[in-house]
Amino acid sequence: MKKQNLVIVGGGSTYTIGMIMSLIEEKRHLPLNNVVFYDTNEERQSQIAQAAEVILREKYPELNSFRATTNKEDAFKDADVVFVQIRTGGLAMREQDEKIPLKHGVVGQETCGPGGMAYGLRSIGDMITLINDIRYYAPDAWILNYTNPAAIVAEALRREFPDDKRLLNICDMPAAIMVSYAKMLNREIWDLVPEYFGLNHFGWFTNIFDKEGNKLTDELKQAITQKGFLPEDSEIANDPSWINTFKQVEKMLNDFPDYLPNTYLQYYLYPEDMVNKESVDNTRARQVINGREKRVHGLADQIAANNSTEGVELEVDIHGCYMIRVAASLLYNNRETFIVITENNGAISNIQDDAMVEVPAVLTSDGPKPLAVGQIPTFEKGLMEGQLAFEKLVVDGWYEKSYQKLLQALTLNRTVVDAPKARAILDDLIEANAGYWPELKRQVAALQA
Ligand SMILES: NC(=O)c1ccc[n+]([C@@H]2O[C@H](COP(=O)([O-])OP(=O)(O)OC[C@H]3O[C@@H](n4cnc5c(N)ncnc54)[C@H](O)[C@@H]3O)[C@@H](O)[C@H]2O)c1
Ligand SMILES: O=P(O)(O)OC[C@H]1O[C@H](O[C@H]2[C@H](O)[C@@H](O)[C@@H](O)O[C@@H]2CO)[C@H](O)[C@@H](O)[C@@H]1O
Ligand SMILES: [Mn+2]
Repeated sequence: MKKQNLVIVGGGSTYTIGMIMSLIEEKRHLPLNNVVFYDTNEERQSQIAQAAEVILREKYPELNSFRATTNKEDAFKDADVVFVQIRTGGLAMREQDEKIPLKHGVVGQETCGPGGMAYGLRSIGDMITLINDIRYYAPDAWILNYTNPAAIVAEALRREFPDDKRLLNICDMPAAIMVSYAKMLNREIWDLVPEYFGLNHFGWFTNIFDKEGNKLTDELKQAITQKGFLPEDSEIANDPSWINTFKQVEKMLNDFPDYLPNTYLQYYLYPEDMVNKESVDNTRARQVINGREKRVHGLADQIAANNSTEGVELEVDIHGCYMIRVAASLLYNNRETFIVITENNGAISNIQDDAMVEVPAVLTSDGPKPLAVGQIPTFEKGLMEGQLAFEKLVVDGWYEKSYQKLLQALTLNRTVVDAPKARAILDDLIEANAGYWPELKRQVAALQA
């Protein structure tokens, strides 16, 4: 098996140490020659890189080299595969995305509703620049992007790089949900075969089979409605916010029993409930800053200071393992099936071709080959089309620098609905995102003429 050169963009991410552990765990699926970190923030990256160096030296002795850089040429010139995990504006701006809508009585969430729009409008420009940079130095590398909001980023990248067949957007949420399914069914996650359709953070499992073809859907639904549903992946199993989120699956299944929902549907199906549960002074971003970020930085410092991982609890989670197995299937033409974000082109036959949908696809060296989903029912189609129009309007708004398109997007979104509220939120978000968003044109002149 050819050993690959991997670049992690956003080396300073809170997910990087977990990814390193997953690379070690999964080395027989994706053997590596070298690992390079690239980040625009040298200091943030260096803190993580110092720990990564120790972990890799101890647990991946066969790795040829590891380095961290802020130089694009140095980072990308020999890359076979690039994982992209950047956050424009950092967790501080995530907190604004969550607080501002909440102040208007609307869901404050990183990837859903107005918060998702704000984050998307910050991410698009940086992502386009980054893909151009990677392609300049590494025209044939596989690029796996999981930068959020993945739905909006994927739509922008589809428009910007229509012919790039080695650029794939992915999300770990369906896999994290499947870890819980596997636990309930007494199986291994990799033994489960899902049928799934939707948009990113907006989808449904229609069936779960095992590899022998036995349908496990009814057994699973029954288990969830009888015993409830909990996160089981090590990263989130003990996190109260994720425990509450997973508990909502039982409620969604009771209200809409046809399919097993992605956890993110809670924000669209129960927006009022979600607002009532949130506190503007302790949104998810604040919890992550005080929780995951502190924990990761603490353990990175400990490893670097001791020059050893001894006594440090390092865990493998589904996030890294999923990205790695997806990459391996593309690099080695394993032709395994994973749920990914890809252009619809008929996979869901009653959804427009140019939608970026989330569906199972066979991952080959010639790219993802989406499996046919066929027609979807009216309820899910209606929900999806509203959300898809929101996502497309956000991307239109970015390209056209159009206030009006963003106002339309927010008014359409199920978490907002009311036009005056949409306008008030938009105005606050514009102020908070000065320097990150394009300067918007307001079209007032046309009305006055
Ligand atoms: N799609 C998924 O399912 C999924 C799962 C987990 C995380 N994520 C995403 O991964 C990203 C990282 O999340 P995090 O919480 O660890 O954030 P973080 O802020 O801790 O890490 C992001 C890193 O990217 C760097 N960065 C920012 N802009 C950059 C640029 N233009 N070029 C290079 N580096 C840049 C930052 O300096 C930082 O070190 C986010 O977009 C998050 O939403 C997605
Ligand atoms: O609120 P956060 O920062 O804890 O999570 C936001 C991300 O949530 C999902 O990712 C989960 C993932 O599903 C799970 O396996 C584990 O790795 O934790 C992640 C988050 O902690 C979602 O898919 C991502 O898009 C979000 O960024
Ligand atoms: Mn996701």
